[in-house]
Amino acid sequence: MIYTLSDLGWSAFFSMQLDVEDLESFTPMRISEVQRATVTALSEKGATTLTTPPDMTTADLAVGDWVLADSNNRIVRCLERRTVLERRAAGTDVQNQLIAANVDTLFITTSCNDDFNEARLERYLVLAHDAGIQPVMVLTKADLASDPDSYIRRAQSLSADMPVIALNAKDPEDVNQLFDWWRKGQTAALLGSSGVGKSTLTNMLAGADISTAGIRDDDSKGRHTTTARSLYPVSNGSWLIDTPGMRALRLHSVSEGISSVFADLEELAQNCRFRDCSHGKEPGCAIQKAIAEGVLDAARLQRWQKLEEEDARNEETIAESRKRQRDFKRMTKRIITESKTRKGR
Ligand SMILES: Nc1nc2c(ncn2[C@@H]2O[C@H](COP(=O)(O)OP(=O)(O)OP(=O)(O)O)[C@@H](O)[C@H]2O)c(=O)[nH]1
Ligand SMILES: [Zn+2]
Repeated sequence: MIYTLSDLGWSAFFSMQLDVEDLESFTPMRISEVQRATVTALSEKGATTLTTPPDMTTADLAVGDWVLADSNNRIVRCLERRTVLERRAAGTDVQNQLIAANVDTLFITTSCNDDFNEARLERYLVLAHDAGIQPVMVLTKADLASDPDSYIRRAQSLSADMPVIALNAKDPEDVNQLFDWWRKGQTAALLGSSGVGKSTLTNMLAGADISTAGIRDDDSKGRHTTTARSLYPVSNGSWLIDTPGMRALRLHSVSEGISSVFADLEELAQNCRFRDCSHGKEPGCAIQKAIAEGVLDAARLQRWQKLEEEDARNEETIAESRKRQRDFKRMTKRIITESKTRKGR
């Protein structure tokens, strides 16, 4: 299948990053799959396998990225991303791991069962807000729940202006509701834990032939785990990225995302008597007052504070790591200077 640049989501944001030489010598391509050593990219030339230059590995690239490729199908550079979804890599490192790039809509996917977890969904929401991506909450397995409305209410309580859609991921008419949330040339990504129905939705939306467990229809976990993440064309001319089920979403520093998801609490806190109120037992705490009046859920305060603490710790780790790098550079410089001075003698 051949796509034009505009089919693939190309826009002025990307063309503005090119100069005359780029236009003459290189081809813009959009990454549809990232493998260990190579990537697959779509362009007006069709699907092409690309290799990375020496100063880049495939870990530096995400599905959805725009790159420039030379005539040997080698990547010249990756274009600046309009949006990016990333998380902290496993381990104590401060490195980020890319999830997807240039995404317009994030379908935060969970099910109308035990998978529904406010704290985890809020993390996804924070991630979307921090990246400047429109979040839409998709509640699958509504057909199996005795009271799907209760899940809709719980989802809506996380963010009043977020669209919430409860559906049966296996029902084509139900799934059609998702088309309201992204247009031709735009890209949506599905994010959620394993077994919530991301592959099922991808199959329905993109007609993609990705196998799902199928036989464990009745459980809340599902067994099949997606290993590949790809950019799939959707029938209405838009694009869909399926991501592997994630157990834990380790956030990188996302203070803006937290501020945006918990804007109501930040606003309330402005009215606390003490500027450094911990919203515990202090007199004149506007947040405790709201809880006492029943307009705020105490659990939401706890989740906010937990995310704030985690974010502060992340910032600290990043600052420490930067300092270590700086110290190391200084030390290297000193040793080089000293050795030069010695030789000079
Ligand atoms: N009845 C019903 N079954 C569903 C629904 N959504 C998903 N399923 C079933 O749940 C199981 C898991 O769905 P998948 O689509 O494989 O889940 P996934 O999110 O892709 O899982 P990973 O690939 O592990 O990330 C499959 O057996 C699906 O048929 C739904 O809305 N209703
Ligand atoms: Zn307070």
